Amino acid sequence: MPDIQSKADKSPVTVADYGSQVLVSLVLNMEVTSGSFSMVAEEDSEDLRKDSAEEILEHITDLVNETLAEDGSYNITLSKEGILSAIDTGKSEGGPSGRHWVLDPIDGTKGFLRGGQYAIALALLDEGKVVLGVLGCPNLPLTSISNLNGSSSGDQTGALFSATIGCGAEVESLEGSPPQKISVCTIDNPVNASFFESYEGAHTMHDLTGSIAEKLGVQAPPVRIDSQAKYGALARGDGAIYLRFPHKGYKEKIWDHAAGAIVVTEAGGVVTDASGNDLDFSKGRFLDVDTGIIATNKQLMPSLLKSVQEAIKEKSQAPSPL
Ligand SMILES: Nc1ncnc2c1ncn2[C@@H]1O[C@H](COP(=O)(O)OS(=O)(=O)O)[C@@H](OP(=O)(O)O)[C@H]1O
Ligand SMILES: [Mg+2]
Ligand SMILES: [Mg+2]
Ligand SMILES: [Mg+2]
Repeated sequence: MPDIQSKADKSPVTVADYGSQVLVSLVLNMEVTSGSFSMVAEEDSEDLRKDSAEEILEHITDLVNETLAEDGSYNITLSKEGILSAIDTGKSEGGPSGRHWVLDPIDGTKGFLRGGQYAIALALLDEGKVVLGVLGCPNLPLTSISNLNGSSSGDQTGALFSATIGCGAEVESLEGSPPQKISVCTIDNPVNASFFESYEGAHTMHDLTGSIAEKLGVQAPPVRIDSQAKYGALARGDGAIYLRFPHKGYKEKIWDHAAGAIVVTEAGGVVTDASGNDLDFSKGRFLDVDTGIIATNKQLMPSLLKSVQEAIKEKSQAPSPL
């Protein structure tokens, strides 16, 4: 079954990524009736329109229609062409004016395939600013990441984070438990801090983040998990710092950060690039960041920025390996 495919950039895409993009865009399109509808989403239909993709397209169509029928809220059935055009509602370029939904239908596809962390990440941009964010994390413990490997903890699995600009951030279960307000930790001494980073070494420079942590005096080993679940876990104080330093030449996409960033800032945290600049979501599908992305609480940010800049300078001065 060709349920997993490889995209032009060699990253994986699955029937679940496409199916999620169809369902979220379909429902948003039906529910958001005021104004014109614009969505910036990760996936597009190009590969699915090839003859070789007939089987996977059929499978996505069946899965989406089964899901719609099981849920029962909408009395619709999609054809294959309907599936392709629903995926392509995510083709907007975004930008500084108007409203744009931003969707990563499965963030952390590699984590999803490994049975690790992944997130369905949705945000709303209004005049270039993120005003709303939702992060669904089906494999994340509801209360704390410290319960990740403990089936005896009694913690439920699945957490839904949400944030609205100026109104704070919340978490609830995927079944809809009463939302609880969340806030970032209050740690002000890096010795007591732990940090999150990508699971995949190909997605972030683990050597650089190790040297940043050492300069800061962080004692705990890195907590490596996939996807924007890192932002959710940081926002409720499971850890104090998130470091993300992609390898040279990688361009960050807005759907990998928009929802997570507002969940963290509304929980009282700060998200910037390695120079301390706020992330600018108004530039289209990509983020124009200097070197990397860091997130922490307000107390730790000044010393974190200092360590980041020192570590980057040292790395740039080190002789390159032969
Ligand atoms: N080379 C490279 N460098 C940096 N980032 C990359 C790279 N390739 C992919 N991506 C993007 O990383 C997204 C998931 O990364 P995460 O750090 O959240 O998770 S992971 O632990 O690395 O899997 C992942 O999101 P999804 O494609 O939605 O899974 C990608 O957008
Ligand atoms: Mg992807
Ligand atoms: Mg992603
Ligand atoms: Mg994705």
